[in-house]
Amino acid sequence: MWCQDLFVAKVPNSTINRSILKDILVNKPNKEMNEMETKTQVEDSIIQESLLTCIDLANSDHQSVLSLKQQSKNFFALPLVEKMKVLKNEKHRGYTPFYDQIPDPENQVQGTCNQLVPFPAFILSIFLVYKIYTPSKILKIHLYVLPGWRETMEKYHQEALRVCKAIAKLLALALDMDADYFDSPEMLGKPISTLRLLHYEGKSDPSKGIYGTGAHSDYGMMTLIATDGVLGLQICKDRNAKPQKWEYVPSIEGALVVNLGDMMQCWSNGLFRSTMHRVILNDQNRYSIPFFLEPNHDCIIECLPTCQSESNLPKYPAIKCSTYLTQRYEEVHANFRSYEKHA
Ligand SMILES: O=C(O)CCC(=O)C(=O)O
Ligand SMILES: [Fe+2]
Repeated sequence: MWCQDLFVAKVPNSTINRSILKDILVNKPNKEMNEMETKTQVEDSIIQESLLTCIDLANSDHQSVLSLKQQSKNFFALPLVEKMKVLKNEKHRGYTPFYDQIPDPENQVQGTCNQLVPFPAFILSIFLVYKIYTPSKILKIHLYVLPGWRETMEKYHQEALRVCKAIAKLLALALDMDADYFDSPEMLGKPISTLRLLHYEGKSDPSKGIYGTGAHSDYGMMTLIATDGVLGLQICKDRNAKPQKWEYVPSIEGALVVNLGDMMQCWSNGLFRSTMHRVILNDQNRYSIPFFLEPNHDCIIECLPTCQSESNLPKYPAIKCSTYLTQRYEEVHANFRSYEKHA
């Protein structure tokens, strides 16, 4: 299998604080790896396998993933009136009762218009950001209605950030930069790290433009996805192919999916491509929990010095992280006031 053969980085929690290159063994747990081998293997897996990788979390981390999934289900099982108390705000944080994201407007019907969507693509989501915004309303309400909810979210959030930082070191090495390049105070000192809980219901019909989530790549540095094992996530390794070929991402117990985002494509000048993905539903409930990692608000995203030359000039304009994110959010989110009519 692609991810097991090529890049299953084992991240045992007890060793996560030790030297990163010794602790993260790329699919060769019994072999001492030197930096060069790790670099080559990461590069190969990213370039050949369209950037989609999996990591195993060891037992106690795994427990935190299990609690996360359970608490996500608990949230969505609340009566609508409770969930509406944390309705999404203008910063896109909060509960979204209807399907408002249209990441692929050319092929996807307007999710917010109920008449055009014959009920299948129904996404409920809650966004949480602990580092940048203080979503006190969101966190407080659950102190009363969902015991342990906040602790579970915060613990997983911290672990996901730690895992992302470990992967960022490997990516930096693969790009001939210092291992700490991405995990520096200027880049990830105050990262924008967002946990998003999703609940899907219904059935997709691509011929009618109905998807769980339309085709897109994520904006940031990388995304870790924990799923409940229900198939649905698909990737397209070559977005320019005609017709595009979509493959389901297998669910591996105890593993998280890693998607590289558009910022990584910019830093690497296209050497790493961001993962094109979408979600196809098959009349089963599906829960998934992406963790999006973006760097500090004021970080400038630009081609790395090691990824450009006279014959390979930067392909993407340099842009401030916050400016880029604002642009991208506006492209894909319907006006949040449109929820009011569905409330
Ligand atoms: O539900 C999933 O597995 C993926 C969701 C996703 O791609 C996203 O929220 O950006
Ligand atoms: Fe995504």
